Amino acid sequence: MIRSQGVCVKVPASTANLGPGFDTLGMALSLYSWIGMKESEHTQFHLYGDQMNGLTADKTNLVYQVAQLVFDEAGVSLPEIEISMYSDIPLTRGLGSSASAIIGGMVAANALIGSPLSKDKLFDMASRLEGHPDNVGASLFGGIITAVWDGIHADYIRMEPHTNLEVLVVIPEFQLSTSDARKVLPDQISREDAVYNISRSSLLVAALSQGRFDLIGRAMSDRLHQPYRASLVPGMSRILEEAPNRGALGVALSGAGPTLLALVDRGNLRKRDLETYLLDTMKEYGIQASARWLDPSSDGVIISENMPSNSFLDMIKGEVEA
Ligand SMILES: Nc1ncnc2c1ncn2[C@@H]1O[C@H](COP(=O)(O)OP(=O)(O)OP(=O)(O)O)[C@@H](O)[C@H]1O
Ligand SMILES: N[C@@H](CCO)C(=O)O
Repeated sequence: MIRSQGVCVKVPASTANLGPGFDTLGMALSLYSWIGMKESEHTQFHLYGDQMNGLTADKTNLVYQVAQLVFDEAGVSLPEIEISMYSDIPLTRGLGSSASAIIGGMVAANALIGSPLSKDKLFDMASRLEGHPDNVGASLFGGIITAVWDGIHADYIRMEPHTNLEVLVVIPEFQLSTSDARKVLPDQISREDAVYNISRSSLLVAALSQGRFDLIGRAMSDRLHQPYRASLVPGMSRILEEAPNRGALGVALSGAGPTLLALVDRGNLRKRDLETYLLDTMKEYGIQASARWLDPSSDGVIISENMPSNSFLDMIKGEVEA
């Protein structure tokens, strides 16, 4: 039942929160990681590309550890595996790199042993590991996910992103870990702020599902996390306030940051001006950043059906950016 030729999966990056939907809303993005996994005599890693710099290449690696969680859950013993990875998703920038590693590792491990666990089971396991379902849900199912995590089970609905929705991300050079960006959040909030976020998050989901681009800007406003995280991302407050006047439908901190994300109507003629405005403003605050135009990814993680005798690099050649 173990696929002796191994498996390869392609998994999208994701953005979480979309402003008010803290720990609830996620959207998959057209930026990807690839993970190959095979049975082996000794555990070994092949890490390719700049985004793998600094990751451990031993059994402490997150992908190895999530694979073992899947094997344990399925009652299979497979302690020694060969893992190959390439990624275009920048690490620790708010684009769901940890979620892509968790989902990629879990789905690859499950496929390697004949897929005994359902996608919904993997979603529960991944949400437990991340602590919230937004990024992992988007990487697993693709599209836009609204999800509720009760500590045991995740309920979710997936929405197909509108075809005219385009995503501009501005990625600062510095890293900001999710755990550091959660430490600045208060334990308690006022009822007024709770109502502020519930109403906007609900409106945002409805606006996204009905293609009501006119409502996205006002719906993406947030009082739960962005005001507290603003001090960690110089220039962010100004950009959140001004970008909607510069051609963005709405703008938000992507996940826990430091990346900023703007939703844009594909036909908008001010797209390049918006990009310049975001980069120039960050520069004014001393932040070097790079801009990427992405699409929402309708696909979540994909398992290669035809893992050939080729090497991992041959498999992903033609798809990767470097
Ligand atoms: N391919 C990978 N293999 C192993 N570990 C990874 C991989 N990708 C990410 N990680 C781990 O996840 C950490 C980053 O997680 P973190 O939650 O801080 O940021 P993020 O997921 O990029 O951003 P966000 O959750 O805000 O979207 C990395 O420092 C590394 O430990
Ligand atoms: N919802 C999470 C996403 C980052 O993992 C947060 O904002 O902390």
